[in-house]
This record gives sequence, C-alpha cells and structure tokens, in this order.
Amino acid sequence: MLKMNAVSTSYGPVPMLRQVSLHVGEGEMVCLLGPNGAGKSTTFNALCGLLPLDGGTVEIAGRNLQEVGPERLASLGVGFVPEGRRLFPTLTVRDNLRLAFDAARNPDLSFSDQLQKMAKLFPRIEERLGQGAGTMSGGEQAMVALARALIGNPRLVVMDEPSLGLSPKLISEYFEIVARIRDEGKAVLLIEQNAETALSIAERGYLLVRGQVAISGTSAEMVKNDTIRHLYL
Ligand SMILES: Nc1ncnc2c1ncn2[C@@H]1O[C@H](COP(=O)(O)OP(=O)(O)OP(=O)(O)O)[C@@H](O)[C@H]1O
Repeated sequence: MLKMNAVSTSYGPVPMLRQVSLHVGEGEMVCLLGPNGAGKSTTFNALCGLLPLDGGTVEIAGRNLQEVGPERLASLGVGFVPEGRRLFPTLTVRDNLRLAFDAARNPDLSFSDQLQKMAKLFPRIEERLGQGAGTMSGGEQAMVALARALIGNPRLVVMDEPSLGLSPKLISEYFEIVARIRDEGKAVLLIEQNAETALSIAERGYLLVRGQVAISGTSAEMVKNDTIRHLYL
C-alpha cells in the first residue's frame, strides 16, 4: 500500500530525512517511532506530498506520489490523521466529515451509510453532528479526526501522533478503535512517540533517529532490542 524508497528531504539548506525507506503492506499495521525532532512529522508530510523530495520516491497504492499529487490521495484510498487533528473548527462535525467523504470520490459509497458506520464506531459523534468542531473537547476532536480519515472507506490510514494530549483512559479507548480498524483489514501507518502502545498493536516498526531509520523489525524484535528497551520503553 505504501512504499518510501530512499527518501531525502531538507528544510532550506538543512537536511532532515536521509534515505528513509519504509513500507506498509496491504492490511498491515506498522508503527514509526522516534524521539522529538527525529523527523516523524516530516515523514508524514513527505508521504502526503506536502514536502518536495531531494531524492527518492513515494509510492501509494502502486502510484508514484509525485505524478498523482496530494489532492488525489483521498481518492486513491488513503485517509490521514495529521498531528494536532487540523479539523475545520468553524464547520460542524457533519461538514468536516462531508468534506473528507467528497474528497474520496468513491461512487460506491453513500454519505448517510458511512455516517452511520462512523456513529457505530464513535457513539459520541452521532449526537454532535451539528456542533462546531472547534467547540468540542480534545478527546472528541481526536475521534472526529479519525472518523474523517475513515469516512471515505480508505485502504490505508496514516496517523501522526494521534493520541498526543489525550488522557490515559482516552488513549486506551482510542487505540481500541485503531485495533478494530486494523482487524477490518485496513493498512495502518501509526506514527507515535509512545513506543509501548504502538508496539503492542503494530506488527512491525521502524525507529527514526535524526532523520534516519536506525532500527526496524517485527514488534517482537523491536521490544527485545536493547536500545529501544532502554531509551523508549
Ligand atoms: N517547516 C520547517 N522549517 C524548518 N525546520 C523544520 C520545519 N518543520 C520541522 N522542522 C525541524 O525539523 C526537525 C524534525 O521535525 P519533525 O516535526 O519532523 O519531528 P518529529 O519527529 O515529528 O518531532 P515531534 O515528536 O516533536 O513532533 C526538527 O528539528 C524541527 O525543528
């Protein structure tokens, strides 16, 4: 579903990602771990097509991102949860979801059916559809951001630190929903600082340090790795 091949990026003259390669197969859940400033959000932006690449390629659903353009990613079956949610705060929850649904341009889906699915997954959303997204609590906004990524029925969901700022109780509720999404067969790339949570639900992982992949492997291998154990668990 997703392949980053030797991707390098920079901010002006400062190199950031250096030859980053990672992949996520169909229906697979993979996490990208790393400390603050490692380049996790830069990786997210590179694979959304929001950053020019100095080198390498990004392939999504078999298509080269540079040829497709970021505006068509939703219609290729990709849903994104950006860091900080980035909802449209002055629009209602329904309109936030509608925008994402329309961007997916999937003629086989109906908005009302998809809304019903989201209401089952996130019971609190149904009663809040007419509410301004910016007036909701942080936890509710996190759920809306995830529903927005799912409403077009994507095959791949990419999440950038989705649990940031949530209470421990909400984090466990949130990841229960993420595990259900994985169980439905969607591919997930979970970008997380919380290595313990991420490795407990992902099948494989990558550790990014100073813009480079330092360690990668199955979650079982990552959990046993001394560096990861000492620094991140
Ligand atoms: N637009 C930008 N212009 C210049 N430097 C940037 C820009 N965005 C990020 N950086 C720098 O690039 C480095 C990596 O940032 P990035 O946000 O990708 O890290 P991160 O791993 O997501 O960290 P965090 O967990 O703190 O979000 C940091 O040193 C950051 O200051």
